[in-house]
Amino acid sequence: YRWHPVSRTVFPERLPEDDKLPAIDVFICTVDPGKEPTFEVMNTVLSAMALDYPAEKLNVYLSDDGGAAVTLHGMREAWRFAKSWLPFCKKYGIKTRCPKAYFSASKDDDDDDSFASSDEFTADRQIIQEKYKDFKDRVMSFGEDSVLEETNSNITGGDHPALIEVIKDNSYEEAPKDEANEIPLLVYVSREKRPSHPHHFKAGALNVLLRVSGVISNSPYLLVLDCDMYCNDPTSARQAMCFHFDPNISSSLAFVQFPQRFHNISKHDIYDSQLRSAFGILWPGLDGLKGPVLSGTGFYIKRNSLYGDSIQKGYNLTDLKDTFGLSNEFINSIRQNYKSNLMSYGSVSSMLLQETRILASCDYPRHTKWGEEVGFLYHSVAEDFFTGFILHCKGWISVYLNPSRPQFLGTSITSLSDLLIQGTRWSSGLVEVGISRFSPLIYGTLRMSFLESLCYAEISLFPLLYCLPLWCFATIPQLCLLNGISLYPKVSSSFFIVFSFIFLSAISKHLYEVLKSAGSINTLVYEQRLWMMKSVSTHTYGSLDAVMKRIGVREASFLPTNKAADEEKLKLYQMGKFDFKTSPMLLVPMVTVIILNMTSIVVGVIRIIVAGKWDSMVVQVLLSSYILVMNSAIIEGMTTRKDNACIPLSVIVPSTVTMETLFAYTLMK
Ligand SMILES: O=c1ccn([C@@H]2O[C@H](COP(=O)(O)OP(=O)(O)O[C@H]3O[C@H](CO)[C@@H](O)[C@H](O)[C@H]3O)[C@@H](O)[C@H]2O)c(=O)[nH]1
Ligand SMILES: [Mn+2]
Repeated sequence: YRWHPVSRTVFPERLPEDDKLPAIDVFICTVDPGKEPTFEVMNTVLSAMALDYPAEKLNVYLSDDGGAAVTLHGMREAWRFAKSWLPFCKKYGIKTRCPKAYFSASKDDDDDDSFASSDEFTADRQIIQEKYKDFKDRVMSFGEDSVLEETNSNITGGDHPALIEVIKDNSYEEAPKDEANEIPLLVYVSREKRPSHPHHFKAGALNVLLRVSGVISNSPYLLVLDCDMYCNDPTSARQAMCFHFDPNISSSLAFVQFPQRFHNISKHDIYDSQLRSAFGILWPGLDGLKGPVLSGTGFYIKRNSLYGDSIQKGYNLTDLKDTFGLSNEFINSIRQNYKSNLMSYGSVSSMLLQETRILASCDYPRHTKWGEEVGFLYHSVAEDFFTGFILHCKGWISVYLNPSRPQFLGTSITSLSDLLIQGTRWSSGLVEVGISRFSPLIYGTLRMSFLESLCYAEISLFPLLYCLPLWCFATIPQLCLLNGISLYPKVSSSFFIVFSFIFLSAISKHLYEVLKSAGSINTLVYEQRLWMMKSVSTHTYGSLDAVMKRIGVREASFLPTNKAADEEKLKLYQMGKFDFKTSPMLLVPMVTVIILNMTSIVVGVIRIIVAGKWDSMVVQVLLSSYILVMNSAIIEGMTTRKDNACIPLSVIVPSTVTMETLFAYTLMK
């Protein structure tokens, strides 16, 4: 990562004329209107529809894994609002095209300088603001339990039929035809889900979108977005096309990855929600090899790269059907530039809709290669990492573009509970790859450059690589200290210098990178602390989860993170205070380690004073002190904090008992 980092700039003005630009299908996934508020999802949809790209070449698909009426209703409202919003953005060259972000920004961030003082603009802005309010009210007032004609009341998130709707006007007033052409195609897709069929979470949803969009718009490029990742800069599509048009790389370029950036990062980013190291150090580093890791959201990918090798092998129909399933319409769509004749612009025939329902049924992919060889791959819950890894193994490359204005902005996690849910899922998904037959160490080394496979191996194994040694460092020297056993060289020994050098140089490197990526000393402390906290909780549970999945005693799961703003949690996050309201299972290991370190320091120091063994025990004392200083927030959470997000007794008691048992056991030995 550190050998050859790359940063890139683009010149979108050199792109060909609009009529020569390729079409783009935008895929947005949502699953749970409870955790992913519909209004926010619709803001993401609108920001994507408003991308600065020819409207007839932009098609926006929303996958609703929850099959929720509130989402379908929201889509219809979004479409209605888009008819005013998009022309407004275009007319005044608005840069922030996510309506919520636009209307909540203070006046001076507005980008419409040249119009700002014109009366026409002020009047238009007034009108659109009212429409926005109306749109918001209509979306918000539609209860989560309300139903629509198309969705009935007894469907649940995990059990519902396929429902696909091209959002149009018929349910509302008719719009003149030419006006409709100004607006990208908007499609609602809720795939069939049945408890008896594995649905493969987000990867499954994306594959349904691939099939459904294949027969509707079949654009050669796709933009994939999480439901909270709105487009913050309308130019991202053109920026990405600069690479897809670059004759030197375009034939082997699979995707252009933008970093995940977030609109709600606090000055005290105690959870490292900004993922500083990944997007600031590792991705540019990988870009100097063959390109960054696929990161789940904010990437422009070539549709064909996801169809695997089978399309290169010629067009043997039986092969294609074995791979892609039985739909003739879909197989036809694989032939480049093919567009369904069942579709004339803006109207989709009922036959085509019927076909899309088949493509979105849970039986369709059975006995095909979906998720195994084509589309987004199911092997890991970190579908993004694994799919990107396999693409790179096949020789595809990627590029990383990190312009100063964030192209996409999401909602970052702002509570320990979400950090632990997300961290455990990521660790599990990554380790799952690391210990499988696709392990980058072997599978990768045979297919990509040695350096690149090492990078992939590190990412896929880091939870395991951290949790094992950190558990050792957090317990063994301390238990030895308690028992008066010396582990490290004496201060007077020359090996002491070696140990200190390693420790200090590791911290200095970290400090250097933090400062280089505009962080501060606080950032260093937050990250060191998080590294320790995660290693004994999420990395440990995630790695265990992966091992259990590997031996078949556990099934994959994907708990989405919470994107609904919770005032109380947000306040704590902004103050840089931990919100310890999370499952005891995740807290107990951390608290146990802290209590062990506290005890060992007290008992150890007394022992040292009594026995006068400073020289041989001081490293252990320093190690424990370091751990305690870095994690003082946990000590504070256990002792002085009295708010309702402190560490509850129900965690402290079992942790103390565990610690005592451990201690008693070593004493007996
Ligand atoms: O069964 C599911 C589960 C999730 N999602 C969607 O997947 C996206 C990501 O879920 P989120 O809860 O936001 O997870 P994060 O941990 O924040 O997501 C990161 O990590 C995931 C892999 O673990 C990647 O898929 C994401 O792109 C990446 O942003 C969201 O839009 C969800 O609606 C589905 O569509 N179906
Ligand atoms: Mn997310």
